[in-house]
Amino acid sequence: MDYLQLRVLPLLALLASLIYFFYFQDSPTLFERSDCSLFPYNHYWIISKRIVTPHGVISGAVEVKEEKIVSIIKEEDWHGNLKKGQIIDYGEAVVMPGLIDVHAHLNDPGRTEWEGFPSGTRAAAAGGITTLIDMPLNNFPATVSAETLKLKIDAAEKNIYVDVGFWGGLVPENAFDANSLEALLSAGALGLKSFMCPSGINDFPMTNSSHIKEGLSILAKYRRPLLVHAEIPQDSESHLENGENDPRSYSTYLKTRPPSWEEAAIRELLTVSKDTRIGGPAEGAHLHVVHLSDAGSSLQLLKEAKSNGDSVTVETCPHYLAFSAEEIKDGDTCFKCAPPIRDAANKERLWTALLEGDIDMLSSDHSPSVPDLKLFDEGNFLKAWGGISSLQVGLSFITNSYNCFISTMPIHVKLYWLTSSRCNLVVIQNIVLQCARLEFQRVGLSSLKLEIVIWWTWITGY
Ligand SMILES: NC(=O)N[C@H]1NC(=O)NC1=O
Repeated sequence: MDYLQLRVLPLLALLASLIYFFYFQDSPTLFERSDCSLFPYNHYWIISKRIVTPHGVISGAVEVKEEKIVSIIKEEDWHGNLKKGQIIDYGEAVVMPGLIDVHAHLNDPGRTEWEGFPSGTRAAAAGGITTLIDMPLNNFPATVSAETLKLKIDAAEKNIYVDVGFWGGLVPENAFDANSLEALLSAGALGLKSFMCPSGINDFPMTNSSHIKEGLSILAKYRRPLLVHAEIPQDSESHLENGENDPRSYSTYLKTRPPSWEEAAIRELLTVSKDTRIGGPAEGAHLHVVHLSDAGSSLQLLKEAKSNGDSVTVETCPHYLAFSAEEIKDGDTCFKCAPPIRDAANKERLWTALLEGDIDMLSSDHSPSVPDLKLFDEGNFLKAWGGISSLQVGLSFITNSYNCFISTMPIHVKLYWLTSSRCNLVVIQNIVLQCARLEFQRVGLSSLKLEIVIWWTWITGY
């Protein structure tokens, strides 16, 4: 164990989220750190055997001059070039683009005892995320107007360690108030987020498809996306049979939120997503389904919508790819989230969909709370806070996702310790590219500088 800790923890702390500027243009809606280059050199080379590039994983060097990447060369091509400038050799460490997380709840201002910008953005950096977009709820007041967005911006200023942007909220209160939504978008919200089921937070009520249609028509003008939590409550109680509803059992929770909730929501969404087609009344707007868990009918419906020309994308999260319902122990409410983590067969299908491009990207859906709300003593899945705290570990979830030790280990070890037959750099590379694909170019993320993370993995064989 000592050996493991010595070896693994330094590795797995994802040691360095080293941040360098690749390119930079002004973006009025993102807060950017400009003092993050960690090396005092004007001209240097980062050498590694595992540099993730758009064209594959190479052994080579990244040349940085005046805080910009000016070249990336393969080892066999460097022919003495490296003599000019300082050399920093990272050996077998993975050197790759910083991840973009489009879905995190940092809860600042108003619920900073749950999480705030300083700890949340440090966790992001530790997890290889160099840009995150913060959700409009769990903070108080919720970010549903230009005024409440200003409160968030003020809270973030000088308190962030990675780049941060903000989503605004689409709620019944503002959905039919075009002026209010336009003010929110003009003030810098990168798009809107809404829920088709209770959000878990009273001050962020759910929307129906009329609200969503209204929201899309405003978003079309700004060419920005609507992110939707796609679950519609069905008659879930009927899934709980007598004697089978132990609230400490994960299977009880699973039955309360079946895949039919996701399917019903996506079916309804697709009645309005047609508007986003070229020539449609909401052309320019975009629908993005957050944290898909059901890799069955829900995914199929989204594939069909895409093939029909609807402007739709979908994300899933590392926890849906790393864990399965069968592994979750009684009372271990760390794993409670919505929609729930489903069975192992579903997990396999999610992986396939991600790697084949049917799922467009990963996000963390980082949603921490104070420990009390997780009801660790009681272990009641039906009452505990729904949300997984994962900014700092999502990349590890992914790289360690195929394991059999999950249920027997303490959480801090299980995140890091496991080796994987699945994990190889090809997978990592696909995920990196998908995360960094800038799906959200239309909202200004195209103007981001690109940043590098360097991290160590003990997994070998690639
Ligand atoms: N309010 C909130 O953070 N909800 C998130 N938690 C979760 O598990 N799913 C969500 O959408």
